[in-house]
Order: sequence, then structure tokens, then C-alpha cells
Amino acid sequence: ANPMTGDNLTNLAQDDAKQGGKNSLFQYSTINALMLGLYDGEMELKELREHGGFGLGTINKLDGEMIVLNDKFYQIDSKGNLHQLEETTKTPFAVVTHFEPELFDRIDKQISMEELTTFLDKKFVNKNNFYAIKVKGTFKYVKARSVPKQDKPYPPLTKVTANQPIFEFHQKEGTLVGFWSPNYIAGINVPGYHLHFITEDQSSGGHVLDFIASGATVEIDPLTSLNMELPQNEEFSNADLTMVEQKDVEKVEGEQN
Ligand SMILES: C[C@H](O)[C@](C)(O)C(=O)O
Ligand SMILES: [Zn+2]
Repeated sequence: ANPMTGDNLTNLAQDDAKQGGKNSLFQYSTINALMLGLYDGEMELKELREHGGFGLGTINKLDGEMIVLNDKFYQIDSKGNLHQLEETTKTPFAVVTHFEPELFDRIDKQISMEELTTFLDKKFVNKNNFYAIKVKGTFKYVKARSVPKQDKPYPPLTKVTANQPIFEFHQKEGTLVGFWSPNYIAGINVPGYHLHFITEDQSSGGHVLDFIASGATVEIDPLTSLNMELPQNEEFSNADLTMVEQKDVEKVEGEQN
């Protein structure tokens, strides 16, 4: 058919729209919904992958941490064990993009999370854009958590993370996968840094609380659009998503102590 005829254009547009276009941050549900204990979504990983093969999230029933890397989906369960996820798995909250880095750097000395985030803050010149971040290399130390699978009635995320399992890695090869989001996104997504970790030997990882990198590559993909899909279920429809304290989100996402 003539490439310029409607059907091809429509298909192209549909493909692009399906993928949310280039440089787009896709998220399913919102961080406030997750904070309230909305741990069951309809989005299958097969569909999520259409929006990006790079990012993070969790799994229905809050069954562990999810890392999305190179179009594959990994779960870190509450024992710290890594499992590759079936594409029929569903997620209640996920953030992904088609990772196409535009900024590159190399770390050849020891650098803490504090130092690296300060360094990256300077790179994120447009504080109203989103940025996807990949840090791959050797880590002197990584402190990460996972979350145990929950039963109904689901407790709020603050309650779950109050006794979260913590994993510490020493002298490990691995990759940090995640995002930096502007402060105005509070309530929708996690302002600032949200990083997950997967070891190179694909044995473990988790939601990053702290780290010291000692030799790694840094790749950044500035994201200039946001595509959010809202769960169409009873719980989401009935939730008062304004009933979340931002300080609780900071506590849940950062170091508890
Ligand atoms: C609940 C889980 O820790 C998740 C989605 O990685 C996060 O909120 O940071
Ligand atoms: Zn996380």
C-alpha cells in the first residue's frame, strides 16, 4: 500500500502513540495509589513492555521489587532472590521508558550516592524534565530493600516498609536503573531519585537506599513527555488520592532511619 495512505499513517501514529512516542516517561497508576495500598493492577508486563524496556516498579500484591532492563522483567523477592518474570505477570505500579541515552559519563573513583546525585543534579539542567538514569559497573557497597507479598486487607505502604527486608552488597558488579523526577510530580510519582539495583550475575538486587560506586558508566536519557495510564478498578476509582502525606512518601522511598 502507498506508505502515505491513511492506514499506514494511522498504523505509524498508533505505534508511536502506543509507545507514547520518544523520550516519554510511561507510568501505570500513581505513587499515592500505591502508598494507600492499591497493590493490584490490570497491566500485564507484555503490555508494559510496549511503553519501554527500561525502568522499575513492583508486582501485584506488592510481591517484591521489579527491575526492567533490556526488555526483561526481574523480581527481587522479600528474601532477596531474583526471578525473571513471566510477561503475564501484572503490576500495580511501574515506571518505564524506551531508554535512549543522550548524556554519558564515566566514574573512575569511589563515589557515594550523595556525591553522585549532587553530580547528576548539575547535569539535570532542566528541573522540569524527567531523566532516566543507568549506572553500570562496580559497586563497593549497595544497600537495598524489597517488600514482602501482602494479603488483603492490604496495609498502607508505610506499614509494609517499616519492617522492610534490607540487603547489603559488597564489591558487586551491577546496574542502577531508575529515574529523576521533578518536585511538581509529587502525588503522581516519586520526586527526585528513584533507583533500583540488579547484580550483574542476576542473583539479587532491590530498591536502592544507599550505595558507593567505585567504577561505572553513567548514561542519562532526558524525558520530555509523561504518559500515565490509570487503573480501571473499584479500588482506584474509590480512592481519595489526596490522602497521602508527602513526608510519608519520602520516608517510604528513602532511608527509614
Ligand atoms: C514499593 C516498592 O518499593 C517500589 C514500587 O519500588 C517503591 O515504591 O519504591
Ligand atoms: Zn522503588
